[in-house]
Amino acid sequence: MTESRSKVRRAGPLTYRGGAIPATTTDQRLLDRRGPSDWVHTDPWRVLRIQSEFVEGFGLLSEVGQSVSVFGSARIRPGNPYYETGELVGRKLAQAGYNVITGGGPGLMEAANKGAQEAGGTSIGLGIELPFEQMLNDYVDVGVTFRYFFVRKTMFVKYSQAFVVLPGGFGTMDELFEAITLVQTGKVTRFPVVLVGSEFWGGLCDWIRQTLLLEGVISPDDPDLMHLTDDPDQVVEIIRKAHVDLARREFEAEQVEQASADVRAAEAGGNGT
Ligand SMILES: CC(C)=CCNc1ncnc2c1ncn2[C@@H]1O[C@H](COP(=O)(O)O)[C@@H](O)[C@H]1O
Repeated sequence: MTESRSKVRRAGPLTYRGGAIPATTTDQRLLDRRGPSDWVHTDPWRVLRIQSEFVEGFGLLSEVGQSVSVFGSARIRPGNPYYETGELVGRKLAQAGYNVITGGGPGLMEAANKGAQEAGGTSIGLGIELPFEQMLNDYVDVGVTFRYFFVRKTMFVKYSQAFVVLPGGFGTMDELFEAITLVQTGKVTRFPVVLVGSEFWGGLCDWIRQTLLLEGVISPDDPDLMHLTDDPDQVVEIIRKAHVDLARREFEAEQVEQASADVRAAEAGGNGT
């Protein structure tokens, strides 16, 4: 065998020998290469970026405990009574042992983060890149800023066990109706949705009953998917009760499952004798 034929190059799991050995190493091709950069604006590359947002979000949030997402207007400022309500809701949730997750922005998001932080709870902000410069509010203890709206929305649903919806505009409506649709279609099953502010939300709730229900575009039980209250203590109470009910239903379902497994096992044993 000639000397050049006997040369071997291993590149990760690959083996090259003789004339098949590439002229450059993988690192050289990665680090030395200068070429057109348009590939960073292609959809396949974006898919990797989207994946990395899921990885960052899941990594950050998968170890936080029981959490409640609080939504509400980016525009309602301190001094407005709804801001105080937002703070109180954040505080009560934290005192009840829930982490508070918001969109990390100003207004009522800030209010809920402030209440949670000042009560010693974990205050989380899931920010979004917007066309104008914006930082996470000062009351976010744990934060991540997303490029993609839909990735961020998955995080709210996946890592909280309830939604609280303070007064707000289109963004808040979007978050409210996404949650309700997920509950209505059975995509999530553990999810109380609590509206705060009967004066603000009353008209919407009436319209849901008087128009959507009467026109038959929702089911008779659907309006009850949302709870409405003005009282931050009741917000916590509604969420707690829903979680206790859910745990009881899950326990009962497990018991039924176990009982029928026992019956099947007994029948199988009986058949064998
Ligand atoms: C001053 C201003 C418009 C800032 C926007 N900055 C924002 N930062 C983070 N989340 C936001 C922002 N705007 C809207 N959202 C999302 O949409 C909801 C508020 O929208 P809106 O203000 O109700 O319609 C929030 O719950 C939040 O999740």
